[in-house]
Amino acid sequence: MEALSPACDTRFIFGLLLRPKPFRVEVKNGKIVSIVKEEERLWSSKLGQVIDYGDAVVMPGLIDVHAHLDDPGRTEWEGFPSGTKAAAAGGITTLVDMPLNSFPSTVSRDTLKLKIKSAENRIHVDVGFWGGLVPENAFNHSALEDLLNAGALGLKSFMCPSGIDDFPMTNISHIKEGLSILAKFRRPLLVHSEIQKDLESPLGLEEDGANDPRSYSTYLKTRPPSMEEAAIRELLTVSKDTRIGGPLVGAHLHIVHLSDSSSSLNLIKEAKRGGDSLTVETCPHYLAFSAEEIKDGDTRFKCAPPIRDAVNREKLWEAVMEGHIDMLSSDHSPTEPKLKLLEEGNFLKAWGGISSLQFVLPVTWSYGRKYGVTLEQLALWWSERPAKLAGQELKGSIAVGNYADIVVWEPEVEFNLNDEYPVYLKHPGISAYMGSKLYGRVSATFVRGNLVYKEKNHATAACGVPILAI
Ligand SMILES: NC(=O)N[C@H]1NC(=O)NC1=O
Ligand SMILES: [Zn+2]
Ligand SMILES: [Zn+2]
Repeated sequence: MEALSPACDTRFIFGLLLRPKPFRVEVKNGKIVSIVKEEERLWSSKLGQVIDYGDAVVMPGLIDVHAHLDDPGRTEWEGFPSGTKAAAAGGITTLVDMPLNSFPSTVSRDTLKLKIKSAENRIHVDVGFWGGLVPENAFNHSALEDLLNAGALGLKSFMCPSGIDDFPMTNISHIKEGLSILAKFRRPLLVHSEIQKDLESPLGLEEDGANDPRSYSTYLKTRPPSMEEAAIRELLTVSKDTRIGGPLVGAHLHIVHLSDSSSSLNLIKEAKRGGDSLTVETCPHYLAFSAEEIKDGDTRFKCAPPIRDAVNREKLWEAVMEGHIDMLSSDHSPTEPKLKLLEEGNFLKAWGGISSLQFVLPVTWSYGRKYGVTLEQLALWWSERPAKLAGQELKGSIAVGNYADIVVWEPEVEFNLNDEYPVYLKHPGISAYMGSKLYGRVSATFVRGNLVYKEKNHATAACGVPILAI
């Protein structure tokens, strides 16, 4: 069992020693059947093998609810095989794929079927799918119901241009209408929460001497915190209807990739206190980097909303540590290197998106250590809460009855993300993390009891399965 198997087979029975010893998690048919003290040995006579990873940490596999895998249609950007291999190498056992950046966008039953077909036998970890809420389907109840009945785990929409032609933005009326359908299905709406006030001149800047497009501060001026705040203010006018007794009870709003830790966060805190069914995520890049450090022309760091200053980052960490931010996600949004305009270094024209999928665990851990982040918090932000958002009751924790989705990693092992490091992303060179020194090496990843990754190697068979809502 300890060897990578050439085929996917969940019939194995095996045990893993847990820290602190002498606890042991026992796996049968891809699920956790018992967590016992070593001396109790419930299954021991039947166990194929008990694997001891020494001092390594055995944790629930990570669940990344926000990844753009770009498959089908833009596989030159990423794709299911490369993206899920990177995930497995990073300890992620479940991904939820965003409905845009692939082509076509996942906005109907038929386009979701294309996704599922493209994923089959090509994914190395489990993959679920968000559907898109766009103006075209927002008022078409049967189309939305078809999309949800076909298995979309929930919906995602943009309150500003998405950068993708076949994924137009929604306004608050579309969002309200979508929520009324989602309430019946008890599935969430995820929202990219930025509003561009001046759509005629979205950049709002002249490319003159004062606004050098190679300077990060120029880009920062085009997406101030007030864009997040304005979007969130509008969203909260409908999220209040999700309170107990409200007209949208059963619906849930999830704000993706919060960057502004001031006014926007305060609004969210207040709405949560009032009982809105509301959650919020932020991403490792907002916790790791600050605007001051981004060098001229280094468009690897361009994303939306933007990475803000160091004071904002401190407050974001504070909010994560105090529990005001519910979970983390990668927002892995790669492209092909030419669209990052790395040579030209034009922040206003380059593709916005951070490539990080394989590194989110070591990044969160490395940057979180100085704030006292615990392993329990990592599991909460990266597994338990995301599982709940995606409606995956049998995932997100090491518990009897759950799928044996497990990461084994060594928090104290340091490594350099240099050219020799085995990176499985399609385009490692566009990742803002290349060149960093990180703590926390992933040594093994199990998906439903299958050892899919071990010490720089992947199982040859793609053992992940598409996850559909039922
Ligand atoms: N289309 C797309 O992936 N956009 C993402 N990129 C980014 O930086 N923020 C996003 O929402
Ligand atoms: Zn977004
Ligand atoms: Zn995204």
